[in-house]
Amino acid sequence: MLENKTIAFIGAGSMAESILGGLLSEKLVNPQQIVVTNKTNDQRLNELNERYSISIAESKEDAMKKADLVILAMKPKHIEDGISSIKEYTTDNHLIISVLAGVSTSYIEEQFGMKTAVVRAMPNTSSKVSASATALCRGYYASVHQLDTASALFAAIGTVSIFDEAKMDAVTGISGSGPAYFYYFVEAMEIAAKEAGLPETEAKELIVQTLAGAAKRLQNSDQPPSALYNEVMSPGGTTEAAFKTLERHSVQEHFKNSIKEAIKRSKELGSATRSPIS
Ligand SMILES: NC(=O)C1=CN([C@@H]2O[C@H](COP(=O)(O)OP(=O)(O)OC[C@H]3O[C@@H](n4cnc5c(N)ncnc54)[C@H](O)[C@@H]3O)[C@@H](O)[C@H]2O)C=CC1
Ligand SMILES: O=C(O)[C@@H]1CCC=N1
Repeated sequence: MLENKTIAFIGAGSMAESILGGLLSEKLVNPQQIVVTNKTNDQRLNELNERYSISIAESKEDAMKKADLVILAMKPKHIEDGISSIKEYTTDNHLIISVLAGVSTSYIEEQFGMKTAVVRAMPNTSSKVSASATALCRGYYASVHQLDTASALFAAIGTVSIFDEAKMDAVTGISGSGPAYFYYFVEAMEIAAKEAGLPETEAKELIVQTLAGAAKRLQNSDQPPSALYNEVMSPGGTTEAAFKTLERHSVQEHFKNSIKEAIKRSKELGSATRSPIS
């Protein structure tokens, strides 16, 4: 589906790199099919060029002329600027895919000021290792075929789920930010391991395999997480000792509330850009 298609990234930060890195390692596209642009920062573009042999656009006009798919990958606060820098080069043939947290398809359509096909995506940085959990929704002018094209792109770098746009802020707080939550817990485990005298490399190996194993169990089991952690917990044993402290400090409650903050923030990022008619 992406054969002979060129993908332009408008914004060359960590999310752009995660996506393009995944697409290239899965060989869904070859480096000549990817062109990147940034606000400034030639050093960053050169770095990506050296790392992945992708093309650096001479200008936004050059990128848009080459592109079939255009991935908006700047921060939400730069969206207005980002779109105004490519608007005049946008045609009916372009499919715009936005990965921006919070920003609605109607806002993007309005900024383009024409019947632009927009797909909103929420991937995560696990794209880089082809293990993203990506959610997609389509804007008013995007066809089912164009949604399929976006699905094909993200399916190469993980799973794809289609949602109503109203759910995208929740998705952002859950799976968009999600990898960071697990990294944070892993960091705590690494610190605890170090303080208990385990060598760093071996501890990391144990922790990462434990995480991967738990993820695999969750994927292969119909049981709720509570059944799985109860299975680990022997009465009067080590896990129970840990859980007593977790419960005493209401860690799960605080964690849940933290995720709600992420969802709220996605809504805020969107309302800062929301169009009066959306
Ligand atoms: N980092 C993550 O885990 C995820 C990020 N996202 C979304 O991806 C977007 C990018 O996030 P990051 O890559 O983390 O940010 P970042 O700050 O690493 O990268 C953003 C890039 O956009 C460039 N940029 C700004 N204005 C521009 C313009 N007018 N034209 C071209 N480039 C421009 C900046 O120079 C920068 O290189 C955000 O909107 C975020 O909500 C979505 C899912 C996950
Ligand atoms: O933190 C953020 O705003 C972005 C969106 C989801 C993950 N990272």
